[in-house]
Amino acid sequence: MGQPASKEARTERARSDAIDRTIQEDSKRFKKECKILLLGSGESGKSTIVKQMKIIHQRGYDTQERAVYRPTIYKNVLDSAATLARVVRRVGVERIATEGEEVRRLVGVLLSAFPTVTMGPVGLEGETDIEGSTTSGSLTGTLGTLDSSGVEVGLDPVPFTRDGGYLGGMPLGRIPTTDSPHAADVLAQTHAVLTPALADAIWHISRLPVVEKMVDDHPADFYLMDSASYFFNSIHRIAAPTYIPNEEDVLRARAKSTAIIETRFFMGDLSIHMFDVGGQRSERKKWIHCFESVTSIIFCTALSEYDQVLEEEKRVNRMRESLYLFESIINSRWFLRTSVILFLNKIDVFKRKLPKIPLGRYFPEYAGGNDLQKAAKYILWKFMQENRAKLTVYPHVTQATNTKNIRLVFAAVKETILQNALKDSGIL
Ligand SMILES: Nc1nc2c(ncn2[C@@H]2O[C@H](COP(=O)(O)OP(=O)(O)OP(=O)(O)O)[C@@H](O)[C@H]2O)c(=O)[nH]1
Ligand SMILES: [Mg+2]
Repeated sequence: MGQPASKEARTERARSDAIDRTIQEDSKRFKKECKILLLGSGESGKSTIVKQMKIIHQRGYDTQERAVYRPTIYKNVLDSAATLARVVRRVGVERIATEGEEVRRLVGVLLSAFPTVTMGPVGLEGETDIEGSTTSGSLTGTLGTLDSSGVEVGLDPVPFTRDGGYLGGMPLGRIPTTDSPHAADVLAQTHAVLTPALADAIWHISRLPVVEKMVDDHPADFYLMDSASYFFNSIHRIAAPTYIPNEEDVLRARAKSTAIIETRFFMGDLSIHMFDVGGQRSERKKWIHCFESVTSIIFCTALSEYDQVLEEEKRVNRMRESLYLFESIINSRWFLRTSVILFLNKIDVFKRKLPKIPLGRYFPEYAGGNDLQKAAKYILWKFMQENRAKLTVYPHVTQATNTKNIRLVFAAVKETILQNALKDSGIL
């Protein structure tokens, strides 16, 4: 039993308790601030995840924000239609014309919209000079040269827009500067116009089995973006003069990221700072600028890219590049205390592709046939083989364009982040 405390001692104790409480609150708040990096090679779905965060954890997209994506979608459609024209030429007009007079007429419409398909009207793959391509096989090849030049770090992509105005009779709305080039640049490269007649031709020709087969059999020669069939299916709606993209169109729109974009939002009471980077080789030299104090990495890879080649280096298989990139991230000294979440993305495309294009053709050691589970497990195993640092990896099979799926996956991601924060603070 001690002596009853003096008045001064009691006041002192109360002050000290108050300070302790403040420190505790502060450290709690600090623990709840999470820095998440979205990493992965080009077109793996990183920016699509950020769009989902806006839909799930912010206000979503209002009409004006959706209108911003119109030029990007228009360019996506015309790029894909230009590839379609090349496919038709490779198959042979006469061979396609055996389908009937109407098909012959539609082929005429398509080919006259894309008369010379050497150097873009819209930046054709394999025929343009690919910026920033480097040799494969080295760390420089996967991560780029890590230096401090030319880095832009911005906040949420949508608020950073320029005025679009009207161009060529098409109401453009505001143009995102980071997620797509400026509309004037987009349209300056685009000679073709999406008339109702062209839309009709694209709709019919893209459905011809002989055309589909040519694309499937020559993935290195004909690149069709994953959203091409979605946009082709919606072509009449997109070609309408009053077209405003809907939420799914926004999620399907493709523009390669060329800056690091930070997005802030709350996930429950976790304050999230999410960084989206450009995944192509020329972009990777910028990554190091956001490697400090990372709570979690979400590494995105596309399950469906096993038969594809890099846009920036045609000789390199996309999945092998992704494995190599994962290896250099997971074994990096930067991330010894970081939780690594692996998104095996584009499960929908993978599911459609697997029966048509055997995984074993590109990864001969795989012997599981077209069983979806076995194939996805094999790819996960390939990624785990790279994990020499033996970090805990939390894998998820995802479809980044599907809001319901991403909502579910992020409920689990939130748990992972919380558990790791508790472990880190010694509570677990
Ligand atoms: N079908 C389908 N398409 C997807 C999925 N995830 C992303 N995409 C599409 O794939 C394209 C590329 O996605 P992005 O999110 O731009 O890829 P990224 O990783 O940000 O690419 P970079 O910015 O070049 O690094 C877009 O057209 C997306 O709509 C998916 O799970 N399924
Ligand atoms: Mg991106």
